[in-house]
Amino acid sequence: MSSFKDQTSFIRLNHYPPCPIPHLALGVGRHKDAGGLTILAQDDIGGLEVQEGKTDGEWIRVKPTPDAYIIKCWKDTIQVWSNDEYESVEHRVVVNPERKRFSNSILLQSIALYLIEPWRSWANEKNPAKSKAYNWGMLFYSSEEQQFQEA
Ligand SMILES: O=C(O)CCC(=O)C(=O)O
Ligand SMILES: [Fe+2]
Repeated sequence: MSSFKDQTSFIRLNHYPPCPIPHLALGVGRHKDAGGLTILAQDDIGGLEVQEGKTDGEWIRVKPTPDAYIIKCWKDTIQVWSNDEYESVEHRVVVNPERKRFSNSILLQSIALYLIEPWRSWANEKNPAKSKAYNWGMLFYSSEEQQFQEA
């Protein structure tokens, strides 16, 4: 369908099996989401953690809330658009020794040809652009696979 041509949004269905050595393994290693917005649904097991502060901060557990979605706005694209006013937050998933966990992420992202750059309302003469413009599709297709293999 031409109306979906070049769009890169997708759904990820995550299954984390129980792990007998949770202190030695991660469900998903530390990373920042690169796209625009993530809508995440998770079961009652928990495991998602966000990092406080910029780097080497404490990992804070995101408590599962029944029937609630987590909207993750802190993503790299938004950081660039807002000229670092909103910072992308690092997160990871820890595993459970006894119970499996499921989560689903809807990752809303721009079309492949789109050029991501700070918006003029955020970057101007007084506050120069902190990022250079980059082509979303080139970044996405070169790094997306790799991100989850690193876990
Ligand atoms: O399973 C989760 O809670 C989060 C997974 C995640 O970080 C992602 O899909 O980008
Ligand atoms: Fe993520």
